Amino acid sequence: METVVVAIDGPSGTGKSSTSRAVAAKLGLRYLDTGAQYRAITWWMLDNGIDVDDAEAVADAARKPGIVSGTDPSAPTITVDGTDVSGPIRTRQVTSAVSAVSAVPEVRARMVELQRAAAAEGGIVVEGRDIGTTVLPDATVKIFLTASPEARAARRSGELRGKEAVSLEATREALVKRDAADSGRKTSPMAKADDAVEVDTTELTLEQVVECVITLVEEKAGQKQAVR
Ligand SMILES: Nc1ncnc2c1ncn2[C@@H]1O[C@H](COP(=O)(O)OP(=O)(O)O)[C@@H](O)[C@H]1O
Ligand SMILES: Nc1ccn([C@H]2C[C@H](O)[C@@H](COP(=O)(O)OP(=O)(O)O)O2)c(=O)n1
Repeated sequence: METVVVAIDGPSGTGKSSTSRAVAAKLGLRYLDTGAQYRAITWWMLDNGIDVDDAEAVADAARKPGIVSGTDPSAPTITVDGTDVSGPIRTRQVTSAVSAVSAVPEVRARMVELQRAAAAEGGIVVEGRDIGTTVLPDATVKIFLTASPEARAARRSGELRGKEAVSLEATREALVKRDAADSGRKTSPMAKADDAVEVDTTELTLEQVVECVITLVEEKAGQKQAVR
């Protein structure tokens, strides 16, 4: 298991973060949330008054913030220039701006460097949108999680309840809009890799999804050992 690399991709609300963290914790692997990295650079752009719709301005600033991810699945962290941004990166402002920032090739090049460096030694679960296709095409196991937009919106509004008054319909619309932007962009769009296993989580509990992914990882890790 020390060298295993697990890539988990899929749209928002399919269970990538919860599944990845649980799988990493159970298998003794590290965990990297690449969405948090794109959120962190987006937070920095907004905080520094950069117009996120000005791709040139975003590209020029892409190498300025220092982004560091802690990979312990029981307590993942994310800092920008030493400041903990785990709270601010989840605001609605960041969520609305993140697709525009993450579509800029210079931003992606920078994030992919960080992601490959983190995964270089193996022993990690990496979640995102393009991990199996672009970032880590040689990953040991690739999973693409899906779920109906209704199930995803219900899960997300469950999280938001009490924090922000957002209707289920508005949440669903925002998710569908972000899916379209993330899978329609030119550079490394969200996509299922040809060799990824698709798991539809609509009717599954989180425990069932975790079990399913662990089984797939153990099968693949076992096969690799047998070949050696
Ligand atoms: N299979 C599932 N069934 C029901 N709720 C789930 C399931 N998987 C995840 N959740 C819940 O849905 C929400 C979104 O999950 P998360 O892991 O953040 O998804 P993603 O990282 O894909 O956006 C969380 O509140 C999580 O607890
Ligand atoms: N590998 C990745 C991961 C995330 N992104 C972008 C696109 C996503 O809409 C945002 C935010 O991702 P995140 O996983 O935090 O989103 P959710 O928590 O699933 O709502 O980042 C990306 O372009 N590539």
